[in-house]
This record gives sequence, C-alpha cells and structure tokens, in this order.
Amino acid sequence: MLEPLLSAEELSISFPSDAGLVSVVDRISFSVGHEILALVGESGSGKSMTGRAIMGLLPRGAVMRARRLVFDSKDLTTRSSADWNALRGTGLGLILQDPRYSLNPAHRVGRQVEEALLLHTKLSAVERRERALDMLEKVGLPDPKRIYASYPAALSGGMGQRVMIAAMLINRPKLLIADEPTSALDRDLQDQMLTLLRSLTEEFGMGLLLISHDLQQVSRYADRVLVMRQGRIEEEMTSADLSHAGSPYTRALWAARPSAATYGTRLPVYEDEQ
Ligand SMILES: Nc1ncnc2c1ncn2[C@@H]1O[C@H](COP(=O)(O)OP(=O)(O)OP(=O)(O)O)[C@@H](O)[C@H]1O
Repeated sequence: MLEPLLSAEELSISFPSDAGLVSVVDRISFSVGHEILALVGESGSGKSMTGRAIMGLLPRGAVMRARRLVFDSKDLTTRSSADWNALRGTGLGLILQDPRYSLNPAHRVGRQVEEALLLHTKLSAVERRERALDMLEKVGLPDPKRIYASYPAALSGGMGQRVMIAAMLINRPKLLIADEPTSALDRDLQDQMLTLLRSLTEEFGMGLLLISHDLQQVSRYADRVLVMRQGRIEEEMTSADLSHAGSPYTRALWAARPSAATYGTRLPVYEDEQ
C-alpha cells in the first residue's frame, strides 16, 4: 500500500478567549492517500479549520498542536512561513468556495493561472504560457487563448471556478484541499465541477480533501468520509456506507442532505435527544 500523503495525529486547534484557550478541533487523527477524502459535519464542527491548518492558513491567534502532522514526508509542525509559502506553491493547493474572492479582478486570467510557475519554477514566459493554456484546456474551458487574455469579470461563476482549479493544479500539487468548492454554483455546475475534480485527482495521482456539507454529493464523489462533530471525529467510513451510517448524528446529517428547496443552505446543528 502507498504511504499516505498526509498523516495527522492528535491535531488540535484552539483560540484564545477571556476564559482561556477554547478548543475548536480536538485531537483528531486521520490520513489522506491518493484518494478523495471528504470532511463533513454540521456548521462549526471544525472542517474548515482542519483544512486551513494543513495549508498553514489558520486565522491570526489560532493555536495548532499535533503529535504528528506529516505531508509528503515533511513535518508540518515546525514550518516557518517561508516554508509554508514554498509548500503551498508546489505540494499543496487550496480551492475555496467562490472564485470571485480568490481571483484578482485587476489581473488577466493567464497571469493568475501562471503565478505559481512564476514564483516556484524557472520556466520562461513562453513555457509558462504554454503550460497555462494546456491547463485551461484540461479543466474544460473552451477557447483557452481567449480565456487566458480575459479578466475575471468576463467569466461566469463556473468558468471562474475552473480557472481557480487550473491555477491550483498548474504546479501539480500532491494534495488539494477544496473547501466547499461548489457551493456558490448551481446544481448542474456542481456536478460538472466535482466530476472534473474527480477525474483530475485520478489523472494526476493526487489526494483531495473535500470539505462539504452536502452528504449526498459526497457519497457520489468521495472514496472515504470523516464525519466531524464539535471538533472531533464522530465516524469514519467509506462513502458507500454513508446512507446506512451507525451514528445517529451521521444519520441526521444524511437525512438533512440538501433537497432542491434547501440547496445552498448550511446544515443544522444536531441536538442529542435528552
Ligand atoms: N478567528 C476565529 N476566532 C475564534 N473562533 C473561530 C475563528 N474562526 C473560526 N472559529 C470557530 O471555530 C469553530 C470551527 O469553525 P470552522 O470554520 O472550522 O467550522 P466548519 O465546520 O467549517 O463550519 P461551516 O460548515 O459553517 O463552514 C467554530 O466554532 C468557529 O466559530
């Protein structure tokens, strides 16, 4: 069996408050291989903070501790910010919910897709352009040359998200973290985007940590699922087992999966029956 790409042991994240440190992720352990691992759970359960900890992008003030946090044989617990920057440009990529906040409206698409190559490789301008055009084509954008020369405002939401995926994949990261990557899109586009992410994950032999509140979607696209609740891992299973999960919490999340009427809303917080 291949070594996992990422392995976390007893990862904890807390924030300072008047009452001392408040834990939002509490000693969770998991690993991600060359696969799609979904992180699901109610709002506030710690999914995003877990993804951000792996990227070295926790909010100011957050305190991260881990017995072990290793990505691609590198210890992430002792990284300086320069090390993180290098890693983010080469080994790790992050896709966020809404391309409108991730793409810079003042720069043409091509420049943004090439940015990681400019920062982390010695490729010439011509080579960078070629790689960017290739990648724009790979993510299914028609007429890559036109898109390359466009500004983000000229793109639809779905096209913007494809551009973001191209920008994140241009340096062939080993692990991609996608935090609610499709929740700003309509349902057809969500399916198209996840189908694309799934096929690129396989083609590039990457790992994908997919953070999502949509269990139905996860059951279709992920290999394995970690269910988070109040900063802990409630359950871990294959996505095929989601529909008949053991824990009442997971069953409640499954039952609350978005319908056409509730699409785009957040999951309710689950209360234990007293
Ligand atoms: N800057 C911060 N300071 C203090 N607490 C924070 C900060 N950012 C997040 N938190 C808290 O950390 C907890 C976990 O947040 P996180 O964003 O990881 O949840 P989530 O599971 O991704 O939820 P959602 O599905 O709503 O995005 C929440 O209780 C949140 O209030």
